[in-house]
Amino acid sequence: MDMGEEKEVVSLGTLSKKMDDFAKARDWEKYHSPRNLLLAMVGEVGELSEIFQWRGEVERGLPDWKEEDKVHLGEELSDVLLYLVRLSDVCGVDLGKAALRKLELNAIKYPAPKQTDHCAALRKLELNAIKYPAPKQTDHCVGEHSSDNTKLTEDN
Ligand SMILES: Nc1ccn([C@H]2C[C@H](O)[C@@H](COP(=O)(O)OP(=O)(O)OP(=O)(O)O)O2)c(=O)n1
Repeated sequence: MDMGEEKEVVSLGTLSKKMDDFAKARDWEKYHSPRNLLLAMVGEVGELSEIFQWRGEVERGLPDWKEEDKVHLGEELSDVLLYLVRLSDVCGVDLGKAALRKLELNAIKYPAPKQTDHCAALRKLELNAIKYPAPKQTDHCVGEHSSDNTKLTEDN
């Protein structure tokens, strides 16, 4: 890399905003429903798959591919990403946050080999706590002053 050349960092938020601007400018928000976006994304996954179809296994880095094929690959990968980002946005899911949480879950579920077996129970507890978080309790939820008049006892 050239010393003066800065590698551009593109955030999911930037892509999400640009997709929103793109849809608004064309009055296409009405078409960008969750279901439509999901189907559009799956269609693009199909187009992405076509690039690899019948080639057999390919080497990492795609050293034998023509430049134009790599450009085409970048376009199809982008279509999938853009629809995924847009789908997350219209569903109200913070994709970056959700992906980081999922990475944490994956690391607990599939620990690196150096961890010993006696960590297994602890790992399982951590996994469960992330997967099934306790509901947030406020003072007025508990006891006699509960809004639905349910008095909580030790038995509950
Ligand atoms: N209603 C639409 C249609 C398109 N796009 C955007 C998101 C994708 O990045 C790209 C998809 O465009 P096309 O449907 O034209 O698909 P391709 O670019 O893959 O063209 P083709 O299917 O002809 O190869 O355009 C969008 O946001 N909303």
